[in-house]
Amino acid sequence: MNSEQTWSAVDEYLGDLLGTDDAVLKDALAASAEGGLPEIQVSATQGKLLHLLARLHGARHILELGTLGGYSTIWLARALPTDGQLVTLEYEPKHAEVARRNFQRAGVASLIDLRVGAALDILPQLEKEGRCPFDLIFIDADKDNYPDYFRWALRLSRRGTVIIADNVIRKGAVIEPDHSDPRVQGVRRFLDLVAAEPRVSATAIQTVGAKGYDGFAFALVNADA
Ligand SMILES: C[S@@+](CC[C@H](N)C(=O)[O-])C[C@H]1O[C@@H](n2cnc3c(N)ncnc32)[C@H](O)[C@@H]1O
Ligand SMILES: [Mg+2]
Repeated sequence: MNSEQTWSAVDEYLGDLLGTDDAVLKDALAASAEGGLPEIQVSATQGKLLHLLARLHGARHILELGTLGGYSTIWLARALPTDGQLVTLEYEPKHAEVARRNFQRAGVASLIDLRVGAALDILPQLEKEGRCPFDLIFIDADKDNYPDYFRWALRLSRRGTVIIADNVIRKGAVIEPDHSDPRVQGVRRFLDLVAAEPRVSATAIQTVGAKGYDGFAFALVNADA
């Protein structure tokens, strides 16, 4: 087995052993695949990690940027108390439509406010509506805009908010300053902003698994933003 095959096999072993992915989540993935959505959601073990982090944090108000078919959204929504709320933003109406059906089937629709449009257009609306602060913010939309998403995440945060950003390692390309991919440049500028931001304490973790080689960044907001 090559490394990628081993990482996937270990993820499958862990998923089966720890029962991370249940029938409802598997159905959501199947519906997303049938709907023709790209298979770029978090893995089952990563979804469970997000879920556990939200529970550890006691999150009641969650914001997600990048819904796709709602796989990570369902993991996060399951961490909420019955009066909790998750706002998730998705640009593609087709993705949003599949996600809405997945939320209904998963029994979490009442907890989720799915907004369709460009995140940078919707984020100011959330601020105007007083939907903030959020307790946990998961950034997983277009990587080119990660720097702006981080600026907005800070605006919509309070002391103690956790900001998590996915796909910040990009198979190691993140260390190449002149990389031609705007997504790599986006995560590099995002990490520079995080590093220079005195209001957060942050780290980033490399991951391997069913989704290949990538990683998450975590930032805890220490001071009122
Ligand atoms: C990696 S996928 C999200 C995966 C999902 N969080 C999961 O793990 O199950 C990224 C999503 O962001 C959406 N997206 C891209 N640009 C966006 C934008 N400007 N505003 C909001 N969503 C956007 C894409 O259409 C896609 O569905
Ligand atoms: Mg991702």
